Amino acid sequence: MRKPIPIDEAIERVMEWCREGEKEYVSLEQCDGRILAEHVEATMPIPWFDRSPYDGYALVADATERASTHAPVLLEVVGTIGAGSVWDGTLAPNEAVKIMTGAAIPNGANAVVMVELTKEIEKDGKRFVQIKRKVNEGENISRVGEDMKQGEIVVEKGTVIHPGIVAVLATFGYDRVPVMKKPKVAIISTGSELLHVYEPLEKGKIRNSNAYMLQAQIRRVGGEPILFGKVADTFEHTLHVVQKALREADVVITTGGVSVGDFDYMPRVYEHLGAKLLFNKVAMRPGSVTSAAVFENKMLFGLSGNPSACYVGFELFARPFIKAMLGQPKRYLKKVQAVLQKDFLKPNPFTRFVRANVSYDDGMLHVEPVGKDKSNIVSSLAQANAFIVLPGGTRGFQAGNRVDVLLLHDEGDNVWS
Ligand SMILES: Nc1nc2c(c(=O)[nH]1)N[C@H]1C(S)=C(S)[C@@H](COP(=O)(O)OP(=O)(O)OC[C@H]3O[C@@H](n4cnc5c(N)ncnc54)[C@H](O)[C@@H]3O)O[C@H]1N2
Ligand code: MOO
Ligand SMILES: [Mg+2]
Repeated sequence: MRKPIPIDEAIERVMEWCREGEKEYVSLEQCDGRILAEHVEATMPIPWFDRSPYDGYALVADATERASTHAPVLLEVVGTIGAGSVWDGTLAPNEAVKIMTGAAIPNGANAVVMVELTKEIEKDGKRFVQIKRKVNEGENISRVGEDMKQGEIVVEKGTVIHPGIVAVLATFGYDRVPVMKKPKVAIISTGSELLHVYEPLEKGKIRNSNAYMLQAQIRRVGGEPILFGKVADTFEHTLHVVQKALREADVVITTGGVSVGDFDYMPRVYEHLGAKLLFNKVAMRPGSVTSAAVFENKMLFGLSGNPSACYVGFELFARPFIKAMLGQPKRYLKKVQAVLQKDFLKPNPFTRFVRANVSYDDGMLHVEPVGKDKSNIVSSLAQANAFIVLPGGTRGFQAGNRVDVLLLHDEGDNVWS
């Protein structure tokens, strides 16, 4: 008889063995979606020179002190600069430089007036700009360091690099970006019934869906999946492939063969290896047979063969482990509360994860179970965007109850507002 342990404790037992991985460098073009391996510190202030945020005229503010509609001030336009150009002189109080958005503020100038508030006129072959109101010192200048101050930590290590971070990296001249190496995660599918997806069907056999599902789950959390194929339900074959995977990967995930059937060999494989068993039963459904063991500091996750139990086992245990190897502080699925839309009357001796659909209506999160809820069902995995979490030891839940929900992926919305 196996003794089920609570989910929290199982997660704790797994996470104790986690070590942060190494870093590597990738090009700026290839870094999005990877995990930052170092803080991004502002190595210089941004902007690093005072610049104009508008198309207009750079001037000395004092010169406009008395400007009004009735008595406009005329300043001589001594130059024109676009972004990227620099005006070399030093501006005198009776002068202005026509300046475009992004150009460096000329020496001597301390304000910019927008072009819409001015009128340019020509007199005696010279250009003048007419200004009808007082411009304050510092007005319309993007100051050095306004965006980022030198020495400031702009993005923390462990953050997933998204497009905004790519912009910051480019701003500081990172052509190579330090990212966490992707942990190599082996996938071994056990089961004599399994066929490759391209093989013709035979009576009693099924296609191996878990391997590809896990491959996608591993990629989604930032790991590098390595498929070790399928192994027939024999002890020798299973042991051989597990040993090979342990040599080549950082983490090994097996599916199937962890329960109490005559051909469930994973428990014997752990025993033969002398691996330290962390647990072989968790008080949850699906996935109660989920097991974990450690061999030479490498984690072996023994996930159930049943597709939805396999999916849940990965998200609860392998996901945070891989994310922690990647140095990510946000390791777990996001948990929110939502209002149940339909009765779910089954009692829950173990904590139950119900495949569900969550939606945002009228300022509230609503959730309803989706598809069939048995452990061996694949279709509801395709339909679900969340799991409802019903704690162990509770009776049924009714429509209107508030329930915890784990979000599986962000899908955006079908309308703008
Ligand atoms: N007497 C008992 N029988 C079972 C128990 C139990 O407590 N006592 N637990 C049941 C539960 S719950 C689960 S979950 C399964 C777990 O079994 P295993 O993890 O040992 O997995 P298998 O027996 O190898 O396979 C289970 C099921 O999943 C299918 N499968 C396996 N691999 C794949 C794959 N790669 N792709 C798609 N489908 C796969 C397999 O054909 C089986 O139908 O045990 C129950 N039994
Ligand atoms: O391990 Mo099974 O999926 O609990 O149903
Ligand atoms: Mg079995």
